[in-house]
Amino acid sequence: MAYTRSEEYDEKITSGLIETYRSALSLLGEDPNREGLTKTPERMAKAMQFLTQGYSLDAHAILNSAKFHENVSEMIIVKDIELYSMCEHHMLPFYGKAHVAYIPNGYITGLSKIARVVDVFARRLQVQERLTTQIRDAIKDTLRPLGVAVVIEASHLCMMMRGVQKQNSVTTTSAFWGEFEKNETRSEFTKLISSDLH
Ligand SMILES: Nc1nc2c(ncn2[C@@H]2O[C@H](COP(=O)(O)OP(=O)(O)OP(=O)(O)O)[C@@H](O)[C@H]2O)c(=O)[nH]1
Ligand SMILES: [Zn+2]
Repeated sequence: MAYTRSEEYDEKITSGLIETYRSALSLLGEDPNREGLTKTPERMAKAMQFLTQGYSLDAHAILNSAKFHENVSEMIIVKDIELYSMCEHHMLPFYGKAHVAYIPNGYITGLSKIARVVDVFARRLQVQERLTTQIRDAIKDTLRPLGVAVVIEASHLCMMMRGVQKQNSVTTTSAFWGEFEKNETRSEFTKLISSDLH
């Protein structure tokens, strides 16, 4: 995984961000030189690069890296994939779960690759709707399955900590393609993601 060690951060980007965050701290009335804050701009610079690393990752390459020929025609569901993203309006986190399913058409992919693809698109500035369709389209375009379904349930900190300040609202978005556009298949999927059977 990229960005797990400090030397993997791009030096030019990191130093530019450190300057920016030092200046932001001053504008917010803080003293960037006080003891607790001296390393904060650097930590923020690294945290933001980590949280936006999806721009340099390729969902198609990830899915293709573990694409296996297999004659399975039943629905495959990876549910409750936790995700953390940031809204592009406020750059505040939204977080929740993704449920992803597909019906193979000759090819399957490694289960972990489905979760990795969720992160590829979550670790960017997003709206939940686009995140949902990007995951669907990446699976559709690489595995060429008979159908793909993605449901995301998330809470948005920009609606909780500020703004409308609603603590309990959860936003659900969905993106269906192929077989999942049929009511029967979609109902089977929604039934399975709601079940407590593991
Ligand atoms: N559709 C969509 N909207 C989002 C998402 N994340 C945040 N938003 C919304 O983006 C909107 C931005 O609206 P603006 O009126 O420009 O921003 P604002 O004045 O900060 O709005 P308030 O949050 O209502 O105070 C807000 O309604 C947010 O709730 C998302 O993933 N999808
Ligand atoms: Zn927001």
